[in-house]
Amino acid sequence: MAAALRTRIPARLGGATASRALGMTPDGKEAGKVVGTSSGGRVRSFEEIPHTGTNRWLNLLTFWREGRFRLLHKHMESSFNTLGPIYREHLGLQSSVNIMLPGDIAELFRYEGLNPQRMVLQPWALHREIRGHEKGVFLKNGAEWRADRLLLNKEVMLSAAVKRFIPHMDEVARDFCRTIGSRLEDQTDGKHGKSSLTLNPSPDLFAFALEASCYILYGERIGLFSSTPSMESQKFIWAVERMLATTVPLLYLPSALLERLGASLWTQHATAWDHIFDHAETSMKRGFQRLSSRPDVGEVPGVLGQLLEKGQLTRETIKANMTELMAGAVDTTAVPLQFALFELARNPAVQESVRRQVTESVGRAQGDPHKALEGAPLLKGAVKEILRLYPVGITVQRYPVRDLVLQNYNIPAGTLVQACLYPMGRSAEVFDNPLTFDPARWTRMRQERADGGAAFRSLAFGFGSRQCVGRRIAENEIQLLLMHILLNFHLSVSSSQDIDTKLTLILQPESPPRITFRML
Ligand code: HEM
Repeated sequence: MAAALRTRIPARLGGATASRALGMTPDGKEAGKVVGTSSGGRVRSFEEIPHTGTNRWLNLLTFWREGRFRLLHKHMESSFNTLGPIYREHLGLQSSVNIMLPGDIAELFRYEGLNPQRMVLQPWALHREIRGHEKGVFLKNGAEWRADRLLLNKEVMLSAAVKRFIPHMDEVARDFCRTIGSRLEDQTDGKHGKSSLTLNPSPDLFAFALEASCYILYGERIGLFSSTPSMESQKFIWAVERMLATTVPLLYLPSALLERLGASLWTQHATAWDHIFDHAETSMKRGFQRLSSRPDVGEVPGVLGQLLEKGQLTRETIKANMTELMAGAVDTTAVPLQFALFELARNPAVQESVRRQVTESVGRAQGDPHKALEGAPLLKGAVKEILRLYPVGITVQRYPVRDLVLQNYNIPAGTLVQACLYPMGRSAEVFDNPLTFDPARWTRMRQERADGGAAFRSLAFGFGSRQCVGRRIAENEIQLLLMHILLNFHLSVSSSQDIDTKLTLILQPESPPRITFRML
């Protein structure tokens, strides 16, 4: 079967466009000479890379009919099992070379260039074009991207910024636990003492992520734990989910044509983005008012306030980036938290060892949440484990700026190459006991592995200068909430069976797991 798939295909049907096959970069510049590693022997041509089928439209039809978009992560895993550690995929408008071994991924990143490029999310870009919105860093490229990104890094990535926002996240994480705690108390009767609360924590986790994001980004507490969630918040959460779910099929289809035809898939996508932009507009207006009318000492300016104060970005650019940051912030933290509660609950011994370390660290930190996190490497390991087993984004993409060799195949500059995180995270070739949730493995791996590729095993936030700009926000937010939950509650689940997952641009549980909380 694999041999049958290793047929040569004409260049016009291949993964690279003619210009790419001729060694051109996406900017149309001529590529340099072939560089990279090979395991010896003849370097094979791009066309010889195994593939899943070369008729991109037939492949797309099969995907559509079989509802495979939501299982793309599983499809990738089985394609690697069948075809080996490198293969080509041709799906509608997208063609890519997919890889999964850390050594190959390290090699890819060596060729990402000064202004690395990811796969263009065409439907997002079209929405900005049609509505006349500026693009944020997610959609910009080249020197323009770099200039905005360096300014954003100062407000969300550098350690001074992290120290500024950790206390605010800590405050929201405490509120989350108070809310669950008081619901638990309502259930407790005097006679039987400790009671338990079994629930789907997903709505509370989304509320936590939205509350924390608004506080950090706009400097605003929106009160999701003190009242019933506002329509505005619910609409926002719904809009982000809709936007994510409609993005995946649109990546492979001609969005511009669907827009002209008024296709429902496009209309749903554009409407969802409109809500997200409206939310940003309203939050920004409130932010401007607060900042101009109440310059009190102690007022939280948020990222918005910092960017306005520095005055280096135009208001349109700030709005574009605040919109992208908010759209990127909520699901990406709420969803890994669902997986984390589930894994901690179904692994009681691991839960206990993380709790022990967290309790000791909090004791030493004397009320400083930043220090408390620093003293609990198992908590960090737990988050890495969650993102290894359930990466939010299942691939990281790059267009190498020079030709390179991977697995002895020539990859022309400008080819879309995807580092496939989901299959890598579950591969026995890459991780010992890959399906075991083992937060301590990361400390062990650092101590045991001397090979330079070790670092390329934890790539959930991407790599290098184009890595996730919200990384520090996400890592700290997830760790802080887990820290407070472990300090307050014992977690369990009724069944330790694996949970099914689906892809809606980000990887999610098919249905959110129910967790039992018991007061410690
Ligand atoms: C666990 C949570 C998260 C994960 C796993 C994640 C993952 C990623 C990945 C893989 C990339 C592409 C990186 C690359 O190409 O090298 C990315 C980019 C990005 N993420 Fe995240 N993300 C998370 C949370 C967040 C949050 C909380 C925000 C906003 C506050 C955010 C905003 C963005 C933006 C704006 C980009 C584009 C950056 C650029 O191109 O310069 N992400 N993220």
